[in-house]
Amino acid sequence: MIRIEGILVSKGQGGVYSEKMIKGHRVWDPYRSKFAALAMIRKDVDLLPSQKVLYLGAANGTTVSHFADYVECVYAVEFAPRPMQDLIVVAGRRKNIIPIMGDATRPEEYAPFVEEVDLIYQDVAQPNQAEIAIANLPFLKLGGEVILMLKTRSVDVTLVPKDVFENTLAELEDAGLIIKDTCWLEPYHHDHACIICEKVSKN
Ligand SMILES: C[S@@+](CC[C@H](N)C(=O)[O-])C[C@H]1O[C@@H](n2cnc3c(N)ncnc32)[C@H](O)[C@@H]1O
Repeated sequence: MIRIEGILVSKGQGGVYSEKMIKGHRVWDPYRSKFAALAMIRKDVDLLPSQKVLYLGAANGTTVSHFADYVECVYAVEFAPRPMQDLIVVAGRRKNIIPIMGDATRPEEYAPFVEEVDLIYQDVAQPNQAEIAIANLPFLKLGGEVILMLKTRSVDVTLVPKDVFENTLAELEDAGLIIKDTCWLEPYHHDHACIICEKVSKN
């Protein structure tokens, strides 16, 4: 990742949203983007020019646009019509964002438009976040990673966040994923955990 004086940035053309610029680079704000928060907490996290990414929960494309500054291509799935309109505008200004209006719980609907990817990045505030990640695993190459941004309050507001986190880890492991790293996104995003896991088998 590129940092200027400790600030996370990306290289593309600015003016996508109200992002600040530093020395010609786009500031990637950890308080607005969970991936940026992760990159501030885990300095070894990286995005590579060779990577293809399936991004679930693209919203209006702010984080997607930063991903696109780093990677080869982003398949950006969003199901809400209003943010989708913004996402289409963002994608129109980049050559490597494929906006897909689709429901991440129904990957079969967008399967014809998505190739095998190196990384699945998921940021959907839904009760069944682990289930959604698992349903999208057929797109992930062997050895590829899932980065799940878990909003614990969306899974079950009556449970303590740590229990939701543990239950989610168990669900992912039951699906055959290997947990490689986890962290909480404090102080940037409250009650959000990041789970990074690897696909090690085809099933
Ligand atoms: C927390 S926001 C994502 C923010 C975005 N990742 C960013 O960093 O800019 C969650 C998004 O997921 C979308 N979403 C929720 N459930 C979804 C589903 N089943 N399929 C596709 N998108 C979904 C919502 O409409 C919302 O835009």
